[in-house]
Amino acid sequence: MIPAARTQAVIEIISDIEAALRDNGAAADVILRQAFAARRYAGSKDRAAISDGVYAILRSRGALVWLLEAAQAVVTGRHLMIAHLARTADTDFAAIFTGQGHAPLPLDDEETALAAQIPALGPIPEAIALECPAWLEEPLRQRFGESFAAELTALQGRAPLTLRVNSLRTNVEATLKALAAENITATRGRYLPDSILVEGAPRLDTLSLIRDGWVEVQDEASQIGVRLVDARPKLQVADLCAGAGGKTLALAAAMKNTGQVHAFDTDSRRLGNLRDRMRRADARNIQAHQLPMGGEGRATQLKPLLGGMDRVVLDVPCSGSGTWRRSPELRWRLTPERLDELTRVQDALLDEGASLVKPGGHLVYMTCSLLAAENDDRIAAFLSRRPDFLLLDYRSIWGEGLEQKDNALKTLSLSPGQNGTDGFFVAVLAVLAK
Ligand SMILES: C[S@@+](CC[C@H](N)C(=O)[O-])C[C@H]1O[C@@H](n2cnc3c(N)ncnc32)[C@H](O)[C@@H]1O
Repeated sequence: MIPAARTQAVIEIISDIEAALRDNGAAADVILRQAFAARRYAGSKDRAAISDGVYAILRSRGALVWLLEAAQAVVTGRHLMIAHLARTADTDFAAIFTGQGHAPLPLDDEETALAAQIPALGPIPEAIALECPAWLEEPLRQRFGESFAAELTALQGRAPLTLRVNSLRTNVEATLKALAAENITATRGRYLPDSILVEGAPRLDTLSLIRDGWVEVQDEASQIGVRLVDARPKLQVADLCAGAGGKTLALAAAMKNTGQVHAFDTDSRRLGNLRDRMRRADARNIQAHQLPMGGEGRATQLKPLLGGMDRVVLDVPCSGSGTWRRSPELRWRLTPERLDELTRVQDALLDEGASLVKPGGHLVYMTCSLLAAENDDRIAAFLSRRPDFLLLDYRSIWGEGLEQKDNALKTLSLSPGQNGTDGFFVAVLAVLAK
């Protein structure tokens, strides 16, 4: 593809992503995969360039939308591209927008005026320049205080590629050697010496390491969350939101393939992925079951577990605001109504999970959210409903070496700016023995 044809492909994909944002449609990475499937002629360099182009626009979408609105232009894929290119001083629009060889059509008079106007607009308000949706500015300023700008900047960066070494198959030394043999530079994680940080963004899916279940791609924050579950051999563990099993597999390995992980999710497709990954990882202590969203069927399925679990893991559905580096468009999907809906589900899962914990057992709640509404507020509300539960200090499980700014907090909050991980939250609750 000629470079300008890649620009046209980016415009088309961004248009699809904009439509999905309006209609609550597919995620950007899904749309990108579909776009490549429909453009089989695009080679690997074309795909990399198109993907970079799409994410460059998504990472600055807030500022671009602000500029378009200031210029009284409609937000379309093509206008977003024009605004994006107009912010770069030396863009030669006539050389790109030729209409030849699948390049974008030439700019009309209005678009030419728009391109000329964009560099003169501004200054863009701080929060918008930091890609923070207006209604989330206050809660995020509360959360980060003086680090607001630094954290929001970190959330615009690229996320690291982190691996979890599967101790059921191998160990970290052997994995580092195998990666080096593939010319992949990697180091041990910042907090967990048995996690691995990979340099750059090499393709890993073709490596036998992945195919044979030696490693799983998993952010260090999620691995820390699993460590705080303190899942030991022979325990009975319920994982109520197992999804495709990122944490379930880590729990199974921590339990050395003994005891039982009862993994549930409402999404059968994700559970199907979990079953494939279990085979690859040689995890043999997991039972995966689909749960209905609610009702009698759900209660009946969970009944045998009532009051019998040593650990209940709630990796609840959330805004995903801690993962904005990976999915920049997620920030534009969240609405106050959606956040309310999520907190209701989170409360219901906490109450349901609590009923499964046995005396002396732990209920471990986690999110990849940065918002107090999904984190500490949920735990405070739960504790007011359930005085028979006690919030444990995460340090009592972790030990030393994972301090956070607010030392008074017993819950753990991680963030890209401070920890280099995804934004993540963990609360460990113990049921008081009767
Ligand atoms: C944050 S994701 C879980 C990720 C997974 N634990 C992992 O480590 O890969 C949340 C999951 O909750 C599931 N979910 C949503 N509502 C649910 C409910 N009411 N009961 C159980 N699972 C639910 C979703 O299908 C999704 O897979």
